[in-house]
Amino acid sequence: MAKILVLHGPNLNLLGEREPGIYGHATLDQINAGLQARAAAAGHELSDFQSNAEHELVDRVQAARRDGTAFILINPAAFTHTSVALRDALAAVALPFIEVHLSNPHAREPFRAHSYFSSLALGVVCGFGADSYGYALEAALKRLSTP
Ligand SMILES: O=C(O)[C@@H]1C=C(O)[C@@H](O)[C@H](O)C1
Repeated sequence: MAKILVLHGPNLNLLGEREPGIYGHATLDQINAGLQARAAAAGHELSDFQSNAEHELVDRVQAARRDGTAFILINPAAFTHTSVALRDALAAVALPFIEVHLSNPHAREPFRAHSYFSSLALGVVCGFGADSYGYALEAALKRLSTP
């Protein structure tokens, strides 16, 4: 059994009502519930955390260093394009992580094309709506089951 942490950045608490043409209609609770069920079916423990505050996400990443977390899925949301601090926290804890986005940032405004996280991530899943999280979880589960 491994502990998987899913982190959601700012404004993702509004999913379901926030620009559904871009981010879809699934709520964050629905996304988290689906991930929880899939992880449990694979015998793993999944926890999730969302914050609109950069420092809270940094603190949660730092806490993962001591709480047995084996893998992180993170959608940094707008912090994708701005947060050296959150990137540094991930580098500091040195846990494997996959960067997730509901939309395809490369097909949107130019400022969204840069991510502070992608070069540090095992991989990036973007553009598949809520399924982006599910695909990223499958990749994590495969990595966790590979000796
Ligand atoms: O598609 C997403 O999940 C990301 C979510 C956000 O809130 C944006 O700021 C990012 O640019 C894209």
